[in-house]
Amino acid sequence: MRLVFGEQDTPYEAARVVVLPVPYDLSLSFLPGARRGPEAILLASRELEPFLLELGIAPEEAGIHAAEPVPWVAGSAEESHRLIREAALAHLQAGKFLVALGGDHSITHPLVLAHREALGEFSLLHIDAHADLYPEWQGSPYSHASPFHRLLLEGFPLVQVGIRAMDRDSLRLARERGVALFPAHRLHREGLPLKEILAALGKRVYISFDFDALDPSLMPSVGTPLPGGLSYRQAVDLLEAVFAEKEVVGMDFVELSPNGQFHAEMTAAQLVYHAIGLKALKAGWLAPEGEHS
Ligand SMILES: N=C(N)NCCCCNCCCN
Ligand SMILES: [Mn+2]
Ligand SMILES: [Mn+2]
Repeated sequence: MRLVFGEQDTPYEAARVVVLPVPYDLSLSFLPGARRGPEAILLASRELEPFLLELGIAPEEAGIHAAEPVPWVAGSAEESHRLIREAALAHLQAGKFLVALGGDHSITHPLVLAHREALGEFSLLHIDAHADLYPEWQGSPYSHASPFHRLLLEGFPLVQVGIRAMDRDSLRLARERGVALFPAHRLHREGLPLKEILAALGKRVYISFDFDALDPSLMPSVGTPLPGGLSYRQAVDLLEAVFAEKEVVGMDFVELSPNGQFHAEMTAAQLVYHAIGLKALKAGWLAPEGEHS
C-alpha cells in the first residue's frame, strides 16, 4: 500500500506540494535506521489534526501528494545521489514545491543541486546539531557529515543554526567562506537572533532541517543525538520568521531514525506539516481563519 501524508492525498496533477520519501541512509556514521524515517513520518502524519490551530489553516487543503520513495543503489553513493537528483528535478520541473524526507543528510547535496538546476540561485538555511562541513568522513566525501562542505565549495551561501558539534577545521572553513554561524549555545543564552539570521539569508532560501537539531529529550530518534538542542517552539519560531520574510524554494527534513519512541515521529510529522502550512500561507494558497491564527 502506498503511504500518503496525512489523511488526504491529493492526486499528483492537482497537488501543489510533493512530499518525496528519500530512504537513503548508507552514509550514516553512527546509529542506523534513517532509511525508515520517511515511512515513520508518513505513518505518524495520519494521526495529525488536519486543521492547524496556530496557523488557522489546514495545510492539506493546499494539495499534498506523497510521491513514490526514491530507490538507491547499494554499492554506489554516486548512483544513489543521481537518482535523488533526477527524481527531485522531475517534480520541480512539474511545478511542485518539494518537501524531501530523509534518509541521511547526504541526500541534501543532490536535492539542492536539483533545485538550483530547476529554480536558479538561492541561499541555504541549515538547521542541525552538526555543521556537516567535513571534506569527507569515514573515507567518503558522500558522508552525511559532508554535504555542506561540498555545497559551500560549490558556491551556495550558507547560514547554519543550532550547531553544537563541529571540528576546528570546519570552523576555520566556515569563517574563511563567510558562513553565518548561529550555534546552539548562543540561541540558549540570547534567544533566537531572528533579525540577524534573516539578514544573513538571501531573498530565496532552501531549508535543510536535520532532526537532531532538536533536543534529544524531544527528538531521541536520530542517529547522532547531542544535548543542548532546540526546543520545538524555537524550531517553529525560526521557520515562521523565515517563511514570513523569504521565498522558501524547497526543503528537506532528514536523519529521523525511528526507535520506537512515537512522540519523536509525531514531532517530526508535525514540524513537516507546520512548515508546509507556512509555505501555503506565504504563497497565498490558503488564508487563515478566525482569531486563533
Ligand atoms: N550526524 C553527523 N553529522 N555526524 C557527524 C559525525 C562526525 C564526527 N564527529 C564525531 C567524532 C568522533 N570522534
Ligand atoms: Mn546533519
Ligand atoms: Mn546532525
